[in-house]
Amino acid sequence: MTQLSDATLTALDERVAVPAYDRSTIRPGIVHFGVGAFHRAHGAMFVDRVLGLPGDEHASWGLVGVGTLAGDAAMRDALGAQDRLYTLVTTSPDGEVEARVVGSIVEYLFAPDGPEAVLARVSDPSTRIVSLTITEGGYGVNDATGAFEPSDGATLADLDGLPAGALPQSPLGFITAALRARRDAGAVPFTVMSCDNIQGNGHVARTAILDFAERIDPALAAWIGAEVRFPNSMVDRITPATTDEQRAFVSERFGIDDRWPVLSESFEQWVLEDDFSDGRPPYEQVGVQLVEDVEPYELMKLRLLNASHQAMSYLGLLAGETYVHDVCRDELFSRFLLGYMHEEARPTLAPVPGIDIDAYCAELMRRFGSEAIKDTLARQIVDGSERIPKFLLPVVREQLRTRGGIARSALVLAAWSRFIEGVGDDGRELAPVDRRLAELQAAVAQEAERPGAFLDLEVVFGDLGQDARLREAFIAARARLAAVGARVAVEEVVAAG
Ligand SMILES: NC(=O)c1ccc[n+]([C@@H]2O[C@H](COP(=O)([O-])OP(=O)(O)OC[C@H]3O[C@@H](n4cnc5c(N)ncnc54)[C@H](O)[C@@H]3O)[C@@H](O)[C@H]2O)c1
Ligand SMILES: O=P(O)(O)OC[C@@H](O)[C@@H](O)[C@H](O)[C@H](O)CO
Repeated sequence: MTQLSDATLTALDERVAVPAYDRSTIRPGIVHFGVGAFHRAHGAMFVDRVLGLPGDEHASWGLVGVGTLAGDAAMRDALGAQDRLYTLVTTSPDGEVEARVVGSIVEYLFAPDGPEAVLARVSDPSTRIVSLTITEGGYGVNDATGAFEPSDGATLADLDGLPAGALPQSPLGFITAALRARRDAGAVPFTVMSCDNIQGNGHVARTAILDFAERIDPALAAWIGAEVRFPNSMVDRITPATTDEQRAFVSERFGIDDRWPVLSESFEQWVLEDDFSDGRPPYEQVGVQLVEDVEPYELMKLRLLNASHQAMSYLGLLAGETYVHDVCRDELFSRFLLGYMHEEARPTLAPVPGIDIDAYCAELMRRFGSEAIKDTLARQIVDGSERIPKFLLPVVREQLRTRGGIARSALVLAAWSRFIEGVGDDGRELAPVDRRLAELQAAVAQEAERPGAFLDLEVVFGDLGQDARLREAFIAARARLAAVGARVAVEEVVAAG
């Protein structure tokens, strides 16, 4: 068993690819907030490839990871113990396994340990890109209104504290304070590159940063608006949270003692707008697709992949399932999901350059069905109140506008409301996890008196909840779920075509 470190890279099993560059020569150029499973399987992996390209000119694109939440201390400790290296293991739907050690993270800063160091790093002119995977909730932008309405403590503390000279705590606070330092020094600003699953993630990041800056220094907001670029992107690679079983797999199969490996599917996709304030790595040489307009790709992915995760999860959990692959290999649920994709999501999509949507949907079902990934339904439902509005409601809105079908989406919304009630069809207790759980529970509690009351929750549904056709379909679907359970309710919708 080899403990992962710079010194042991050459001693690793030869099936494991290792950085093809001298890590000691790599200089930081990108700061990334939110080093979780996904960034390590995706963004950091692409930078690893860039650093391995021939020539010395790429050595200034090393990554500095930043964690701002208390829970990120675990990542600090894991990466700190192994020279910020980690193993990425990917598995294809056919079961082909590949492993590589990723070396692109050259520094990791845990903000609560030293916010000065984080601010100094982000403010330094060598930082040319600040990238983000801080989850959909990290931006504080209301889905229904598009307005910046932060509710998390760190962002609110920064809005109060920064004008008085306090050090930042939140990603938005660090970015804004660093941009202020860059402006004051007459330096070029960095690019803010969101890699979260949000439609128009660059626009949302821009709204959040501009509104944040507006509240502390309107002149700074004007400068950011004129000088800083916020490219939109579509990012894709299914990456569940690492389990102990997977740690054991990495050590048994490859002989690597890695505190925190990451295991993902082999599929990878990153479609990115070529819009940067201060240069970028040669992403196009390492598999990233650079485009002028990312929107068609984003809509395809969010409405087919992410919304399908929502569509399968509440119904699957009510029916007693645990894993994505089990639901997707089930003939009935698979027909339901393909029905959702083709009859409800697809009509809302414009043609996507270079992509055959039928083939894309078929490939999605193969990806979802991959047992090796062991993705859980439970992962998809954390903060459903952030995901349903971003992934599924835009489909419903568009289908209502064009008088298209909404039967499957309405059943999913009804299943979500039943899931919030916390009891599965077999009486088993379910465990919804949502930052708005109390509001969701209060809304669903009124259903008995006033069917459709759940849809009145404006912070989630906005004005869509008042649509008569949606209300009727939702109320009927909830009644069927109560009467016959998720599996039979799905069967009825599938049979109705
Ligand atoms: N996992 C995937 O399959 C996948 C695929 C594509 C895109 N994404 C995007 O990446 C995001 C993160 O996914 P992950 O799998 O890495 O999750 P994760 O839980 O492993 O990591 C999330 C990271 O974001 C940070 N974070 C969360 N909320 C924050 C906040 N309010 N302020 C600051 N930091 C915050 C956490 O501290 C952590 O470092 C997703 O929400 C999604 O938008 C994930
Ligand atoms: O990570 P989220 O919260 O945006 O959504 C959950 C999953 O749908 C998501 O992580 C997918 O696995 C991912 O978007 C695949 O690229």
